[in-house]
Amino acid sequence: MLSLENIVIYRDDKPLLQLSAEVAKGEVLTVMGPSGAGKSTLLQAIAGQLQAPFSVTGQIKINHVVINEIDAHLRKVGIMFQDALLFEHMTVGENIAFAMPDKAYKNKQLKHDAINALLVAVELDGIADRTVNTLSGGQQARVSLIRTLASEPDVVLLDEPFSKLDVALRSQIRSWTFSQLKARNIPAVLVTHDKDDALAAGGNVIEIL
Ligand SMILES: Nc1ncnc2c1ncn2[C@@H]1O[C@H](COP(=O)(O)OP(=O)(O)OP(=O)(O)O)[C@@H](O)[C@H]1O
Repeated sequence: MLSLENIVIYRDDKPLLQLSAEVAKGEVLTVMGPSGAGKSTLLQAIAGQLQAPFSVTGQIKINHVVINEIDAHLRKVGIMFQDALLFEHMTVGENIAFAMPDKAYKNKQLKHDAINALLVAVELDGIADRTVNTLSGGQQARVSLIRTLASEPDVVLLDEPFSKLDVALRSQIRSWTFSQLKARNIPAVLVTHDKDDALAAGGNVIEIL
């Protein structure tokens, strides 16, 4: 579970955004609001990547543990952006392996099997050895999704992850994403301008003014 308790994001010591919310395992909280409202900055605060001139007060808890002071790389927070941000010249398998926790698999074969299982889950089996820059946009979006899942996150943050996809692909990738999060019981926060994204996410929606 992700708890955001009395969160206030400040820019240059002036309040920019305030909110409190709880996101249960497998649920998606959608955050909407005008451009510049501080939505991406909120995600950075959860991920531990907030930088000056921004700061945050209130408590961010994952599974009841306050994580405000925990380093970003120890937070187990996975992030998906509108750009897939994959390593273009590495293979799909290498991209996914890179995200996996170091000690998660005893040997190469088990790791290989785990990568294949993730690819099968999004109907991409057989492409582990392809270089990322040979994939279509929709395939890259799916690899980006499973790379995030491969890191075995406690929380997933989605910052407009579908906005660059064309309409048909958008609804498909969206349903992949939400069904995978639900199947794995991962709480998620989605930032979007798109009401259809919010509807598909199926959880609570917070409108920032
Ligand atoms: N390094 C910075 N220094 C000062 N202001 C910044 C900095 N980075 C971003 N901002 C501003 O802080 C505000 C919040 O930015 P943020 O990206 O969180 O907004 P957002 O709600 O996600 O907007 P959008 O919907 O357009 O993505 C914006 O007005 C932005 O221009």
